[in-house]
Amino acid sequence: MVISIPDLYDRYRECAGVSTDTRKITEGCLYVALKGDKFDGNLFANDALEKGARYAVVDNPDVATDSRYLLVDDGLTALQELARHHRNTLTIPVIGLTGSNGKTTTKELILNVLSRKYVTYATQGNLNNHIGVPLTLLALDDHYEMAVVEMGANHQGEIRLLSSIAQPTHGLITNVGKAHLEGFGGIEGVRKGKGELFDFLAETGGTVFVNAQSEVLVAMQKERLFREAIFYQLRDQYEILADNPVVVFKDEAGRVVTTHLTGRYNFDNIAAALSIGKFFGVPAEDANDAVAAYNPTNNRSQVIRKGSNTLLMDAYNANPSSMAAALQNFIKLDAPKKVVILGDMYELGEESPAEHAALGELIAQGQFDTVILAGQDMRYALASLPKAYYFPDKFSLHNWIMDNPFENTAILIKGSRGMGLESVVQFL
Ligand SMILES: CC(=O)N[C@H]1[C@@H](OP(=O)(O)OP(=O)(O)OC[C@H]2O[C@@H](n3ccc(=O)[nH]c3=O)[C@H](O)[C@@H]2O)O[C@H](CO)[C@@H](O)[C@@H]1O[C@H](C)C(=O)N[C@@H](C)C(=O)N[C@H](CCC(=O)N[C@@H](CCC[C@@H](N)C(=O)O)C(=O)O)C(=O)O
Ligand SMILES: Nc1ncnc2c1ncn2[C@@H]1O[C@H](COP(=O)(O)OP(=O)(O)OP(=O)(O)O)[C@@H](O)[C@H]1O
Ligand SMILES: C[C@@H](N)C(=O)N[C@H](C)C(=O)O
Repeated sequence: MVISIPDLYDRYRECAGVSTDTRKITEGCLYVALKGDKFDGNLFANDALEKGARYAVVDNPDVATDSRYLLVDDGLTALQELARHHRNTLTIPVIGLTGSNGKTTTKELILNVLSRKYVTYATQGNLNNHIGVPLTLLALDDHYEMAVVEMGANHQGEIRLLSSIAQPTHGLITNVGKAHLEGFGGIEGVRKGKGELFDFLAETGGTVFVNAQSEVLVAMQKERLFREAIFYQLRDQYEILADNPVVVFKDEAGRVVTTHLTGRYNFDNIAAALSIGKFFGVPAEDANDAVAAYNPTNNRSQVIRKGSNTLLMDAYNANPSSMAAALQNFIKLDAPKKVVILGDMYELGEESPAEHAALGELIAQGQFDTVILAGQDMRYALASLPKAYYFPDKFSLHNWIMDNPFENTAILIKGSRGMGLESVVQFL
């Protein structure tokens, strides 16, 4: 017989954590079997129990052979409903966060700032989708005072679903940009899709944090009635003293803060975190220290010194908006020699040729010493870049870099996740 969500919740309360992957089982956890592109998690349920899971949630009745198996209609829906049920028992502030770019960086900054005053839990890594958000919620236990939930999406309706699970009390959209255009159906589709977080907060009497420098976010705020809207980056609130190679700024009290983050765009992320910290009463000096201490990892805008070269390693992902932000930043960088190694931007659908061509024009304005392009769609950028080196695949790119070493050079490396351009570092 199929177990009800309240009964499943009682079993969850007996467990130490939730896992959807037998390769990461922890003792006493609740294993939830999911079906993916490659595997049917039901087939690993027995393995999960043998490895120490307390119960296994399955949606295949043939697998459920004893009382340790909890039968549900659908594993994914059960995971989501369980998370929603758990969320309903929590009374802490939950900050929901989405946007086209900078979600993970902003989330980490908010976590660091809030942790100076509160026991705070935030999305681990990038676990931000229909599976990751429920897992994030289910990781919250009674000792947490605050939660920061990152929500990712590549199509309409996704943020609505994630909001209905996380039920944020506070929310922030980092920006609305040209990312995942294919699934969202163009930039207007991105605005609508990301706006689902604002819709939820307007309907439920939530508080929004709005970047006052963003016309589109201010317009989106005005289109809805919120209980409270907090604006950040107001005129004269901060003074940016430098944004290259790292952001240095003066806070509202005139204190100078030096960060590990590169680029003006990262100041948007910083200002969001400071605004949320201020709202929740984190002392400004503590918030500044938290921002100053944060150092990005995983190829997100990392500044790496290698030999005599300085690498701006930004190969985690790429889209027209973040490419433009990274290039504008790199153009301003003061360096004797500048090289860009750029890879395809994914998930742009029919707009991909035009967006890569427009990127070519932007790169041409940079007048870089060497332009190196990789990937199938980067060929559209070549029209504006007659002197660029172009490699349809990474193998030939690696060989070329090995044969043409750089010295005393600043090198920007950026492309979509699927390009995995971080592989070039070993050859530089
Ligand atoms: C379903 C799942 O969780 N899959 C993970 C699994 O994949 P795997 O290669 O093993 O194959 P299956 O998916 O077919 O596996 C089915 C289930 O079987 C389990 N299983 C498998 C083998 C085994 O020996 N034991 C098992 O128990 C398995 O765990 C599955 O439950 O493993 C991969 C490697 O660890 C994971 O990468 C894979 O995870 C998927 C991708 C996933 O969605 N994970 C979420 C927890 C998550 O949040 N991942 C984030 C990435 C989020 C993201 O891409 N966000 C986008 C926007 C959102 C787009 C949304 N529409 C979407 O499509 O996701 C963004 O731009 O930010 C992360 O991992 O960083
Ligand atoms: N505010 C911003 N505006 C434009 N681009 C940004 C901004 N913040 C970060 N980026 C770019 O996006 C890259 C990824 O940053 P981050 O992981 O924080 O974004 P994300 O939205 O979480 O991405 P994903 O959802 O794919 O994880 C950075 O390396 C940088 O190139
Ligand atoms: C990595 C994933 N979250 C993402 O951002 N995908 C886009 C398409 C990219 O890799 O650039």
